[in-house]
Amino acid sequence: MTTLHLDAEALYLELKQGVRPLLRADAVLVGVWSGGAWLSERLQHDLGLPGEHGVISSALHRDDFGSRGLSGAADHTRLPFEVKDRHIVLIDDVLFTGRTTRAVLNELFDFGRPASVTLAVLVDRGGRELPIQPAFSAARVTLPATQRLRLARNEAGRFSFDIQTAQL
Ligand SMILES: O=P(O)(O)OC[C@H]1O[C@H](OP(=O)(O)OP(=O)(O)O)[C@H](O)[C@@H]1O
Repeated sequence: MTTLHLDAEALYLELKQGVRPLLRADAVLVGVWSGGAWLSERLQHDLGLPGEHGVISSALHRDDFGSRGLSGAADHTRLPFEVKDRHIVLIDDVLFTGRTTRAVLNELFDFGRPASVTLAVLVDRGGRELPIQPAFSAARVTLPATQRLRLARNEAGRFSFDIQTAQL
């Protein structure tokens, strides 16, 4: 495992600025498990938002069980507010094919029909396989498809990136 030369803490600060204008009155943050949930937790605090942020999991609606397997696919969804008619700001660490976002949207709509859903991400790495685009991304990078980019968080809550290269 190597560390990608991307400053996750600096990008987090950009994300915080980018999310501000997306927050209409009564909008709620929903972080995609797991990296997006960490980001949402910190954004909720740093932006001084009232109430609790939500966490949403793609586990129950993924289209790639065949390659990822079902084992350990715990459902971490926790939405402690009414979804119906709310403006939802989805937060994720990395946007790649868009398949996680698609699965998460299905999960979200199981809880109600939101007024709107907006997506903000720390890193957009391109490679989309679905027509999904973020309203804000703090960085855009190009990586080989064999590399997996993930957000990491240390015990002090500070962010960094891990990049793993798949063994061919
Ligand atoms: O656009 P996609 O191709 O779906 O990829 C993006 C997703 O991949 C990563 O999650 P991952 O599946 O690695 O799980 P994790 O967040 O638990 O590490 C990332 O956190 C996004 O949720």
